[in-house]
Amino acid sequence: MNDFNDSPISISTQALERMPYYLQHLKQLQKEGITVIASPAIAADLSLNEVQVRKDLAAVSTSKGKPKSGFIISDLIYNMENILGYHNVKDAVLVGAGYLGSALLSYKGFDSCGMHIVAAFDIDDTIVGTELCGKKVLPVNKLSGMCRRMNIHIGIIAVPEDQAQTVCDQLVAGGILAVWNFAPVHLNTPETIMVKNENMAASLAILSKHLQEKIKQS
Ligand SMILES: NC(=O)c1ccc[n+]([C@@H]2O[C@H](COP(=O)([O-])OP(=O)(O)OC[C@H]3O[C@@H](n4cnc5c(N)ncnc54)[C@H](O)[C@@H]3O)[C@@H](O)[C@H]2O)c1
Repeated sequence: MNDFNDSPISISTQALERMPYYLQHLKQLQKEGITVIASPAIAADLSLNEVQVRKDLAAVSTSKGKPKSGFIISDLIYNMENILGYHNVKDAVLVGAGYLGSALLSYKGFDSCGMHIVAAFDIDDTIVGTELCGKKVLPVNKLSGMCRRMNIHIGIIAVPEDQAQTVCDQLVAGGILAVWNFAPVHLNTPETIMVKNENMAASLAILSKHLQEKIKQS
C-alpha cells in the first residue's frame, strides 16, 4: 500500500536531478515484470555509487524496503513521482516559438514529468495566430495577463538572448514562480522566483574537453 506523505521532505538538488534517471529505470524494470529491487542493483544498473543510491532511496521512500529483496518498485515510483510533484500536473507557457520552442512544444513527455504547456507566445506576426503542435501561438503582449488569469506558474524562455530579460520580466509580472530558461544569459529575478538555466553548451564543453584529452593521448 502506498503511504501518502504530504510532509515536505528535504532533499538535495543533486539527488533531485538523479530522480528522473531512477524513475525511468524503475519504469523500465516494471515493464519487464520485475516488482522488487534492492538499491545495490539500481546502483550497478545505473553505474552510480551504492551509498549515494541507498541515501537517495531512503530520502524518498515511505517504507524501509525489505531487508534482502529491497523496495517494491511500484511504491518507489509512486513516492518519487509524489516528491517531484508529477501527480499534480502544472500548467506552463512557452515564450519564443522558433526552432527550439517548436521542438519543446512537440515533445509529448513533459506531461508525465508534471508539466503541461498550455500555449506559446511570440512576437512575430507571421507565427502569432497559428497553431504549433496543437498549441496556439499568442501575441506576447497577452503573456502577463494570461498567466495571471490562468494562474500559470511555470514560464519557459526560448527567445534570443537579448530578449530573454524582457520576457522574464513579463513572466514575473504575470505571477510566474519558476522559469525554465534556455537562452544563454543570466536572468535577474526577485528572490522568490526560481530560475533553472538549460544549456547544451555546458554538456558539450565536457565532451569536447574529454575528446581533446583522448586525442592528445593517442
Ligand atoms: N539551452 C540550449 O542548449 C539551447 C539550444 C538551442 C537554442 N538555445 C537558445 O534558445 C533561444 C531560441 O533559439 P532558436 O534557435 O529557437 O531561435 P529562433 O530564432 O528560431 O526562435 C526565437 C523565437 O523567439 C521569438 N521572439 C523574439 N523576441 C521575442 C519576444 N520579445 N517575445 C516573444 N517572442 C520573441 C522570435 O520571433 C522567434 O520565433 C536562443 O536564445 C538560443 O540561444 C538554447
